[in-house]
Amino acid sequence: MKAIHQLSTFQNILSQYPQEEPLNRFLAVYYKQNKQMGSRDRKIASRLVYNYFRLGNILSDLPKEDRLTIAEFLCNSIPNSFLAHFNSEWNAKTELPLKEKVEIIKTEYPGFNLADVFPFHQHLSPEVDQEEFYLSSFIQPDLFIRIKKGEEKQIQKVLASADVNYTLIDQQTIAFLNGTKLEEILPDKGNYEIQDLSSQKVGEYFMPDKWDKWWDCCAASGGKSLMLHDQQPDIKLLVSDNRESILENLQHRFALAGIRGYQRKVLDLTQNNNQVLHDYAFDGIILDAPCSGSGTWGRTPEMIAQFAEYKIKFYSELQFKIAANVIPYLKVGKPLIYITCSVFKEENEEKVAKLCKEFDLEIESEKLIKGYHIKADTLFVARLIKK
Ligand SMILES: C[S@@+](CC[C@H](N)C(=O)[O-])C[C@H]1O[C@@H](n2cnc3c(N)ncnc32)[C@H](O)[C@@H]1O
Repeated sequence: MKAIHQLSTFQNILSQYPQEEPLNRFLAVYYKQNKQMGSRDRKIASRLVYNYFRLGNILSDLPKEDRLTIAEFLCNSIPNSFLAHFNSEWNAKTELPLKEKVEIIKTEYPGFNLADVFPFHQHLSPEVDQEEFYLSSFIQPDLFIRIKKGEEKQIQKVLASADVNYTLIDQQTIAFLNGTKLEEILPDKGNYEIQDLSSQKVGEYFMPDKWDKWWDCCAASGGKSLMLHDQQPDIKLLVSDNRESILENLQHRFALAGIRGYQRKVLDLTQNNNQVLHDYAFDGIILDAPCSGSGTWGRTPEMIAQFAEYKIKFYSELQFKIAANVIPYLKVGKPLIYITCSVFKEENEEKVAKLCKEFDLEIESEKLIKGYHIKADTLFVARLIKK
């Protein structure tokens, strides 16, 4: 009976979900309005809804209940009571490798096409291993932290005495299962940052020198800037974004990390900002561009259904415009670090090729930092040198 009740909660949530809103935000409000749901009910409801969206467009003509059962089979690697109720045979096979589970589903539903999990596959960067990428849609990514330099021993000591599962990736990086309540285990937020593994790897392309002047021009709440500062605390830093509210978050995070001497400006980089910037010349610019976010949809699978193909062109043009407006402030011989969290070639390799064609830039290195096979995001980074 419990499973039937869980199914009806799932259906109720889906019928109320307005689509254009981030799912986590909608669920938080939904649970506030449905106080009768205990923490276990909420956990199961979230699992069902998220797993459902992980199917993308697979077998989109089937009734929702059937699609949910398929999603539960693919997305869980241990049996559960919901699947036991609706398909006990599959429930006994949840531990099988994903590829075998796909074959089992195909025998019952010959119309199952794995590529339908990601409807925009013709836009994928050539580097992406398509089958591996599609299969990764069924797996929730991990939660990663980047430990501030010098705090490694302290954090490992706390973790060793805490009752928590974690994986030490390297000295600076630790992976936790998603949903781990980090704020309870590591309450001192000043000595680490929550930052995806691939996002951390992007930092290897910065290579700042002492006393350099750097500009993080789409800084948001400062994830990349904090990493840059940790690499080279003696740089002069300008951070900007077109959203004032997000720069307030940055200010808060910087204060927690003990960073004070930096400049902050609200700038819309689709506009000419020469009146404000005419005196500036940078030794490095980080352009972590607004993008489709398609390399992070493992964390927000509802985006697969919400995203529209025309937006790829929109982001691609926006990225070009912003790059065109920041390149004049880069010194000759110095790097523009172009970053996206996208898996689309139009935002990545093709964008970088176009920038090099239109401006005096050459590619020193570029890479699609693949995270889909290791429960992390996928990001693109290019280090472009001004000639
Ligand atoms: C991918 S996010 C940056 C993430 C950030 N670097 C980090 O590591 O946390 C892109 C940012 O670009 C900003 N943005 C979008 N359009 C912009 C514009 N026209 N001018 C300046 N910033 C813009 C967005 O507000 C967003 O915060």
